[in-house]
Amino acid sequence: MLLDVQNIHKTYQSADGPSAVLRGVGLSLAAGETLALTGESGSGKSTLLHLIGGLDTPDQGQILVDGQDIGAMDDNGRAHLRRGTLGVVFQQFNLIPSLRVRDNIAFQARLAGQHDAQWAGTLADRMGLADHLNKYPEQLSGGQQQRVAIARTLAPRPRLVLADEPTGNLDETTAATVMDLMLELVRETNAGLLMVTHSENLAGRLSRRLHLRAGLVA
Ligand SMILES: Nc1ncnc2c1ncn2[C@@H]1O[C@H](COP(=O)(O)OP(=O)(O)OP(=O)(O)O)[C@@H](O)[C@H]1O
Repeated sequence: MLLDVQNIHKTYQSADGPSAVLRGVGLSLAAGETLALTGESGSGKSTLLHLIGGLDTPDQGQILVDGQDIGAMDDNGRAHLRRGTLGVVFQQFNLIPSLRVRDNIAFQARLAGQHDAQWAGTLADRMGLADHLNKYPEQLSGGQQQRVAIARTLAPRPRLVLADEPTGNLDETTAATVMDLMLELVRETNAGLLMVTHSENLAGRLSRRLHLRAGLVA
């Protein structure tokens, strides 16, 4: 199994006392599967995605990515996993302003020691960025910037892509185009995709769907 999440608990401490956000969440995802994670605002979707991405640690439970327990890894191990196996796309594009589009696309693949100029070129073409490779992010529209961010995420050929409302900042038509491209490329590379979304329409286009309610998968 590409991703196996077992019995995850996470409680945040706040001024009002402890708040149990996740209370025994489990899910699994096979290579080539696309899974939508829905739930009301505050239900813990981003929290779960951060835990799976190794950006935070659960209080209890296990997360296995490609059979590796991320809780048993040290910071180096988690950083390595984030660079090589995992790809993350957020609502904010987080492009590097001082780098041209071509170098933004190659950035993570280079960090991971997996830069492949031909694949980077294919991604740029497929994302409709071929005429923009020498531009800087600020010279692009929001939809173009998000396409750069997605190409950058896919450039190291991640096995598992985690996406948090990746088209949430785009207008409906642009969002649909960007999502079509991302789903096509994810399917072609046989990656797994776990995507947080508020959009019913989008959730319906993925192969499976899970709903978080009261700290559990409903
Ligand atoms: N670092 C933190 N410290 C304390 N509480 C937090 C922290 N991060 C999140 N929370 C709380 O945990 C709950 C779940 O937050 P989370 O962002 O995971 O929800 P979400 O389902 O992604 O929401 P949304 O759909 O609005 O993005 C919220 O009540 C939030 O206030």
